[in-house]
Amino acid sequence: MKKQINVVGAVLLEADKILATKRNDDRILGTLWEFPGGKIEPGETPEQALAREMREEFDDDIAVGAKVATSSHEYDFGVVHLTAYYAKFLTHHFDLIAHSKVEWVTQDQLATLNWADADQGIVEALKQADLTQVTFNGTN
Ligand SMILES: Nc1nc2c([nH]c(=O)n2[C@H]2C[C@H](O)[C@@H](COP(=O)(O)OP(=O)(O)OP(=O)(O)O)O2)c(=O)[nH]1
Repeated sequence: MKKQINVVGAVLLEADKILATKRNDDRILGTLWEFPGGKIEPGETPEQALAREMREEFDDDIAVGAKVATSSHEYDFGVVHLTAYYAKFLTHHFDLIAHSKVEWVTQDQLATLNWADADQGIVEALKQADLTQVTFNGTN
């Protein structure tokens, strides 16, 4: 059986826009757009993994909201199970440590980007989501 890889991704929201990121070219799937995040490490909850990854990738703290969806894809290197959560930045260092490019896009613009295959299911769910209903610990 192929390697099963559990990955979390952040759907970062700001002013009705969603953060799309492009991985550094030398990383796997480096030419494609993704949601920032990474592999869940043993003993971590998905939310903890997401907070750790955002510190590693942007040097920022986040608040994590509801789950958006889980979407899977079989690549040649393994099967990625990507679970995305809504999130928002609590700090704004926004250092691009792991990414070559970032863009804040509207829901309508999401489909114009060339996403990694595992992300298609997340993008589909987001196109139909009501972002005005997303809350973080009672605030928005
Ligand atoms: N972060 C992220 N990874 C994705 C997405 N879509 C997708 O197929 N992937 C794949 C690419 C990688 O094979 C895997 C995530 O691994 P990663 O390399 O980002 O994770 P990491 O930072 O924990 O890993 P590492 O480089 O330290 O090993 O999931 C996505 O939207 N976000």
